[in-house]
Amino acid sequence: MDTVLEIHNLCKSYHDFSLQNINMSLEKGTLTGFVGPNGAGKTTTIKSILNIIKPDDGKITVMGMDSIINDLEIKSLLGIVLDDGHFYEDMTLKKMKSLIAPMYPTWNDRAYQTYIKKFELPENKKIKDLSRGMRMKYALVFALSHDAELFILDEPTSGLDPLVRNELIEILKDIVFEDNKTVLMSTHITSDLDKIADYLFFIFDGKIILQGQKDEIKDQHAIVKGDTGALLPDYESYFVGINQSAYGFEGLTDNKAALKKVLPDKTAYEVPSIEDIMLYYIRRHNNGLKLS
Ligand SMILES: Nc1ncnc2c1ncn2[C@@H]1O[C@H](COP(=O)(O)OP(=O)(O)OP(=O)(O)O)[C@@H](O)[C@H]1O
Repeated sequence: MDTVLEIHNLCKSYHDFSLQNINMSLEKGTLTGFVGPNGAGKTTTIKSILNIIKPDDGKITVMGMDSIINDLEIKSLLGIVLDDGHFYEDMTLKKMKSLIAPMYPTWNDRAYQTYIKKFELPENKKIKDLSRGMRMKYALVFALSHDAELFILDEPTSGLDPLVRNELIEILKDIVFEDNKTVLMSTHITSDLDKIADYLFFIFDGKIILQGQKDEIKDQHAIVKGDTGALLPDYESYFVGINQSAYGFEGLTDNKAALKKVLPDKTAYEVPSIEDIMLYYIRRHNNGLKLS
């Protein structure tokens, strides 16, 4: 498989935050979800990939090219959506397009017109008069209109209503599964990733705390529910976290197969959502305790 993006030991510190040794590798034709709570370091990682901020250490390559040395060549291969999309506020959408399109050798005006219509964007409005959702859609139209190889989307679904969010998810599915493009997408809305992600990276407090194929992660983990009496003290090592009450326990295991051998048959195992997994891992990193 071709590696499209490779991040090796990326580090970046601000006075009260450090991104620590981030490693990531994206294969062509896959969609990777970059998940983490507010302030975890998603945007800092993405801005480092895009050479918008200068890392303290580490190396980033896009299709084998160095992200700093080959900045311009790389930019034409990227479809980018950032939370704080940079547009000229006083320009109409039409004018902005006439300025940006010539910068891309592979600009596809038919794709642009198709998405402008699909997202019902008013081309004669000024950028400053767009709603948040409209701005996001406008940024997406650009990302989708120049035959990019790698799409880097920072919170692309935030501010979009459920209908448009679904539309976007379908578009992303098409570009990955039909056009064999690669997508890295950060999001808080993990239910979107439940539907489409191939790989997941969980970031918390500047560190990757869990990574892998989504299906494998979901297969290894389970929400387990049962009688507290069945929990022997050394079973704690099978859990990422456990909540106990008078009615029984509920926990997340990262070793479902092993736990099934030791807990009674009547114990219930449910497939966790990405959000369940994220919350349990964050809780563990926050308080260090498995039992609560
Ligand atoms: N230019 C900067 N100067 C100082 N601190 C910064 C700067 N940019 C980001 N930070 C800090 O780095 C940390 C990580 O921020 P980042 O934007 O990468 O998080 P995030 O995971 O994208 O969060 P969110 O989901 O809220 O967008 C935060 O504590 C933030 O305050």
